[in-house]
Amino acid sequence: MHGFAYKNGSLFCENVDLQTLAETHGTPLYVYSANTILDHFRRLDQALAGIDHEVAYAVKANSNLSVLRLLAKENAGFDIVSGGELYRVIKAGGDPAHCTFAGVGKTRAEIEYALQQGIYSFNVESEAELRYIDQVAGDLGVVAPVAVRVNPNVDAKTHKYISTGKSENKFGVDFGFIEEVYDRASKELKNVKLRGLQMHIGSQLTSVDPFVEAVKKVAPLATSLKEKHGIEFWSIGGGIGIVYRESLESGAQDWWDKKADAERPLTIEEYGASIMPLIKDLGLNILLEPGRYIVGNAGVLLTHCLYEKKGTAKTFKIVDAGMNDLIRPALYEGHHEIVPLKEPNAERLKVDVVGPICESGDFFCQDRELPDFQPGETVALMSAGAYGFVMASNYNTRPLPAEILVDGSTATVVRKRQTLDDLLVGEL
Ligand SMILES: Cc1ncc(COP(=O)(O)O)c(C=O)c1O
Ligand SMILES: N[C@@H](CCCC[NH3+])C(=O)O
Repeated sequence: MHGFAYKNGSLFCENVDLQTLAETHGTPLYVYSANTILDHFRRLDQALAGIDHEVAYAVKANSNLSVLRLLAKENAGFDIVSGGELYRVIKAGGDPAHCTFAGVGKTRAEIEYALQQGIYSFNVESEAELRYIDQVAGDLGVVAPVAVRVNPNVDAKTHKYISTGKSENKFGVDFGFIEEVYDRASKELKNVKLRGLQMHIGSQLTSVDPFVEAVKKVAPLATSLKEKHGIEFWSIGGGIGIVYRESLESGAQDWWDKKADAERPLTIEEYGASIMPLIKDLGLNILLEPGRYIVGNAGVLLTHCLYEKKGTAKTFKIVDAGMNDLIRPALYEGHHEIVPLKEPNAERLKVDVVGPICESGDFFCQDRELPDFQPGETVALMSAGAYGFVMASNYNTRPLPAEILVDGSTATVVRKRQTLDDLLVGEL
């Protein structure tokens, strides 16, 4: 499902007119569709129906408390990567006993906090970290449930900054070393319980092949660890990619259907059908850690066009959102469709859409053919629900945007826009 579509010439999120939202709450403004989030969560959960499994939403993708609360009510698990994310999950009503804790650099304070809250598992990324968790648990007089993250050395064929499953990436323990790490832990570490195995090869994967390759490679290891050490779960990570290009048109499901097989993006049904046969008989609880798939296409960033500037080389449309609000284009040359809130005609113009930040990398598109829009109009940057607001900063001393959650005909402010005073909080 897709929550964004034109109705009578205006772009809506579910039953709410985005132009009205922009006028009421100002821009830049993040808007999320609650029912799209729920639909994505349920479809993924359904794809693994019939086996022992849990969908542990990767909080880093969008950690707004109201988004977390929606998923907590669905009994989702959560994959966290900091003490702060655990704090958010608990505040939103999530259950720590369904939380896994990822990340290569957990601190003592974070480990202690997670132990006190009783998380399901620390997903450990090095032997040194494993020994440290053992020591901290010992000091607290508790046993820490752990899984070690295996780095299977599989190419996820995604952007190099978000590829995590190759030996040259900082993540996980090399495939060749992992079994001996479990053997040593079971002999030497008295304050950890070897509960599972984890992997995550990268983000925004648009083909199922790297997932299949990694699962095939690691399944015998999972079986062996179950036999030798009694592990009970295997998290196969997140990483399911979404459609960024033509993401609005994809709202009409027929856009996907019209595409030739070769250019069709990964669907969740295809993911489930390819992975299920490889995992269903392992007798392990299978965890997934999707972030982008759940929230990516459930959010947009609305921005107002301030000025147009025609130069000898280019035409610039200058908007009020900047790379500080949505950094994906600047950081990964990430593509976000840019669509006017007023349904455009067929005419296209080649432009750069740029923000107000003092950086040449502050662009949302370069030399892209776009429907024409004028200063005074508002446009939507599509597919901004994942790694959007969470990566925003106060660079250039700009207030963070507001966030709105739409559910049917109801739009709720779920984060207020920062004020100028907010910008100074904490400074002495
Ligand atoms: C350990 C781990 N799990 C899950 C995710 C979620 O990834 P995605 O948003 O691509 O599903 C990430 C981010 O790539 C991650 O590092
Ligand atoms: N921030 C990245 C994804 C990072 C995945 C986190 N491990 C993006 O926007 O594509």
